[in-house]
Amino acid sequence: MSADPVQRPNGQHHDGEPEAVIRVRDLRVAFGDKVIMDGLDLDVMRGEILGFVGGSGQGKSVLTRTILGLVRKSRGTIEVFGEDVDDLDLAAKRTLERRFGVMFQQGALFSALTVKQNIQVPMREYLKLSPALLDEMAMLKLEMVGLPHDAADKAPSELSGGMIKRAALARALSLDPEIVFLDEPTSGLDPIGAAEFDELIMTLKQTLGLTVFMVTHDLDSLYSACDRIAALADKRVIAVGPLSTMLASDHPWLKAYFGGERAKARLPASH
Ligand SMILES: Nc1ncnc2c1ncn2[C@@H]1O[C@H](COP(=O)(O)OP(=O)(O)OP(=O)(O)O)[C@@H](O)[C@H]1O
Repeated sequence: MSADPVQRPNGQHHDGEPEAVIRVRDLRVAFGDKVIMDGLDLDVMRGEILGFVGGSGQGKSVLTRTILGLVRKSRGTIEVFGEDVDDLDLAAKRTLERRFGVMFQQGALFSALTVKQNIQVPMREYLKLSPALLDEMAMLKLEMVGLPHDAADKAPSELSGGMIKRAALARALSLDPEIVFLDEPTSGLDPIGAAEFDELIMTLKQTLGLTVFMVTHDLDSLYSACDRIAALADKRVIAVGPLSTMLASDHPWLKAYFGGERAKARLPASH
């Protein structure tokens, strides 16, 4: 891979232009005859929290998995950090994987491992570290996500829903990624837990300069945590921008989603 572009915490490239860390163009993904995405374009900018919305089964998870290289595309380009992923050899792909952190729906922790061991799974795969250093790093990640030290030796089954999410986030952060993918991170949390998790994501974005790609149905997260929102419908991204762009859209799905009583009741006073 070529040298990284100069990183700026405010998402600016060195020439002052915002930098797209993920650039998807004309993407088509199909399973047999079933076309999931066709002609999809999307940019994810460095340092932003991008909320990704769309009706159930529209392809939000498939898009995430396609960007991560887990699903084959039948057309289009995906550039990550300025490089076309099709041009990368195996070694470069592995290097790229280390710059991603992924938190799957429901946390997806290994139930037979402790929290600490879960956090150490990616470290063991990619880094050659002594057991003492592995422990030290896992404890740092625990602190980063606001979990107490005594959570380290617990099994996932001993944790509350909110703690499981935090442990899964700690694992996603284990290799100090530049981009984290979060699949419905606040689903199943009560409103207080969800708001605390959003706060945590915003703090990590500020302190680590993280870029966050967050699939979510949570209106509060969209309103309070996301810098921009991208909406998936009709097999492509139909709108992308701040909340005001979503509210101004004439697309029937967006009108129903953001114009419904539930959405309006939660809308921040400024809109
Ligand atoms: N491996 C696969 N083989 C065949 N079809 C698949 C595969 N993975 C996903 N699909 C189909 O692709 C479509 C999009 O699925 P996806 O999980 O991305 O939806 P989603 O937008 O994330 O939905 P939800 O909000 O309900 O999680 C669905 O119809 C699903 O059945």
